[in-house]
Amino acid sequence: MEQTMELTTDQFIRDFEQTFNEQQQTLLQNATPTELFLALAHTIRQYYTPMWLERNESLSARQEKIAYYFSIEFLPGRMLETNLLNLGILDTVKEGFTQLGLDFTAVKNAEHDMALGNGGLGRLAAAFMDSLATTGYAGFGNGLRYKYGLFKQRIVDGYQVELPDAWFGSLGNVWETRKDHDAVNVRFFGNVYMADAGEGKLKPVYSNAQVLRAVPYDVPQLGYKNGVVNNLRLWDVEIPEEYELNYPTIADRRRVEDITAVLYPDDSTEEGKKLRLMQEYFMTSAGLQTIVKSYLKMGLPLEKIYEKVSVHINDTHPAVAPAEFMRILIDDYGMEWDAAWNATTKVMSYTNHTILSEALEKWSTGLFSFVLPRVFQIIVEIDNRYMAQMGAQGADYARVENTRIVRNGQVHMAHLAIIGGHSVNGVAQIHTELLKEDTLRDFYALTPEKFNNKTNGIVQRRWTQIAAPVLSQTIDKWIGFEWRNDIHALRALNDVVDNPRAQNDFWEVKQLAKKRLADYIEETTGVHVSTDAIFDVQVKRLHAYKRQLLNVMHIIKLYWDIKDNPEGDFTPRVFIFGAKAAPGYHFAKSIIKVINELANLINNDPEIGDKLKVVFLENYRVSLAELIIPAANVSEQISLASKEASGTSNMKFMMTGAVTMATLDGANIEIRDEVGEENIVIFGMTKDEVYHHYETHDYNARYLYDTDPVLHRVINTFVDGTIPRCQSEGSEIFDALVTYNDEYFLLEDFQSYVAAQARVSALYRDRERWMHMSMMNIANSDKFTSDDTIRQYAEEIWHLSLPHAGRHR
Ligand SMILES: CCc1ccc([C@H](C)CC(=O)N[C@@H]2O[C@H](CO)[C@@H](O)[C@H](O)[C@H]2O)cc1
Repeated sequence: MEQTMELTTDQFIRDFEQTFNEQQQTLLQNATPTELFLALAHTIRQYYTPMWLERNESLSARQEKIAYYFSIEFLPGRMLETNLLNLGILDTVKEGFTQLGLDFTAVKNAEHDMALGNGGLGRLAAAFMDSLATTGYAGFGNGLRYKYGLFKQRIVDGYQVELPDAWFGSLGNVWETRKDHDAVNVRFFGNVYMADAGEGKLKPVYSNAQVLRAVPYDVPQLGYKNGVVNNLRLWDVEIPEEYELNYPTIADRRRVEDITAVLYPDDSTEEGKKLRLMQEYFMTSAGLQTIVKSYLKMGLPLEKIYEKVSVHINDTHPAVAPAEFMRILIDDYGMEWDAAWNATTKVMSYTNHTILSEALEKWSTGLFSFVLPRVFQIIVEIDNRYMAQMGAQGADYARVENTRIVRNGQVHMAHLAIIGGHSVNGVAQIHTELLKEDTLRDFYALTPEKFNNKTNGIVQRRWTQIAAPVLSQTIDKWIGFEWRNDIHALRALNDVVDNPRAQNDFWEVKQLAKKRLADYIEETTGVHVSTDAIFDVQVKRLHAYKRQLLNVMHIIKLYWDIKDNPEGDFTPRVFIFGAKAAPGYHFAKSIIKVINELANLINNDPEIGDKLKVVFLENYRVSLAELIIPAANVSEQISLASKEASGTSNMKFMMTGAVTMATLDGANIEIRDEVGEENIVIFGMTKDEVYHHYETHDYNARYLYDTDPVLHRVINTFVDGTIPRCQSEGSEIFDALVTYNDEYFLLEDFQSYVAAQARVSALYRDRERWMHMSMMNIANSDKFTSDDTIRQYAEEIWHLSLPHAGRHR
């Protein structure tokens, strides 16, 4: 049942003015957008707080099973408009601001992105929070309250420069509520030995451990027009009063605060740093302790906790959870090992988000046992019992050896998450198949029943109703409003994809979005781009496997084509990049430098003119994605087949009418399945062709470089001085591609990519054909709603009961 707030514009204005006056002793007209944002946020808090209280009441009254989504990253971006939309008062508030003569857009832009994540994994976690509340399931988030989110990127002289993301500095988090009563202690370091606890039981005795206080801050997750409010709990660290003598100096206190100070900015390579391990354990232990405490308030037996609690491990970062849960059940509540293990494996489940080996965390046993002595003891016990049990079952010894948790002086966190849980899922069909066939094949052979696929999704409300309001109104015009409540109603658009008036409407919508982006580009980079050109967009983290460099090689090819034949008939293109590189990822930062220097070369070359423009937009983040994605004609999803687990920007581009340039990788394959071969542009090797090279070791980049003159010229452009001011970066790239044999097979996919891009130019010149493709992508994007993805998690992994208040069925 739809449950939106009954709020008139007048009532809103009264509430807002009252809150504003309480907060700001100044006139509305003199207020800054930030001051107006603060007052608006606090007015909204007053609206959802009663719902939040009622929600927690009803969940505990009904003893509802709750799923806890443990993630070291949550990337919600801005929350103002989502909160207003989900309360069903966005238009009312916009109208109120108009009547007050206030600029709503300026206030919306005053909100700092909540950027407590690196990329796909963190954004997916935030999406799942929205979808859990919107589908009405009892699903809560558990993470860290970083003072500094993902660094702010500035491009200085073409180079990436990282600046602290002082998101707290300006306003703190207006949406959070400190929950002192749920604070718990978390222990690190020290020594532990097992002492006699009577009746043949042993208990751990700790000496000179460091005890810290974990204090939770809850951020509400509002459901879409259903009155549901779930929790996102973010943990912060403080010094427990009773231990303050151990931290006499400011420096001592700073060292403690460092635990939650900053998000580690790597999104594919484990740092292996002590502080990172402490972050992972801190959020996990605090989360599990409070989960057990609130469960025990139900007065139910701890052995049966799995009937009321699910804990989901989002990649390896919270994978210490099964061992920590065992420590709590055994050490803190005296449970027997087998009963505790039975509960643990039924409570825990794990998602893998990458097959890149460097991303699967493996902690040295030395560091792990130093930071977490008791938990390490328990992991060794889990490992020994696993070996014994598998041996007893007569399992293949080599497989068991390959899957054990502690191997060659390392603790394999993925192994702990798999052995310690009942479910392992990949995030797209091809990715899950690769986990079964390759990355986790020994686990699949031993416990096939644990493996399942859950293809990622996106929050359609954010990427249409909020990021693309004009597109949304045009969809309303052609198929009515139902799609806003049930995205599957969007498929009705299939009936008008060849309707000339409809095509024209959607063409105009895209042109408007392109104009909005072109203004931002001119404002922030000084580059003027024509909206008559194809907006060809690649926005995602900078990583070699995502092959931004292949995109650059095609641009260089086009550059030479124009230089060779300036009068030639070219379909004008604007190439738009947005990408942050992990600060320690030198090669990625070199690619950013080369993109910027190539942009300078091309954008200032009168011979090239408007035929070609290249733009690198700095500080790519969620709120910038909301501006860029609806303005794209072409979505670049060109990773080497098998490397991109799923991708989620690909789904956002599809839903807002871009045509995808894709390899058969990740969810691109499922996008092709939904939209049809003829409405997407596929190129490049398949996963099997890639793996064939791995098996045969027959890939020879230098041969391709020597035998393909076009490729030869393009690659030489990196080192022959054509692109000024990046000699060293150019030769680093040359070496990666030729000398070190091109790890991600760009050279073999080059000609296929060039041919595919030529197809795009031809298709774009046939407006009817192009708009058919564009509208087919919108009409058939409904599969990729995270509402459906989260329903699958809830029903097939967490076994949550069907929601009472949920409306979206
Ligand atoms: C230890 C450092 C580290 C940090 C983050 C990660 C993440 C798993 C990287 C990530 O964000 N993976 C992306 O997850 C998305 C959501 O499932 C997928 O859509 C992307 O394909 C995948 O690259 C790995 C390693």
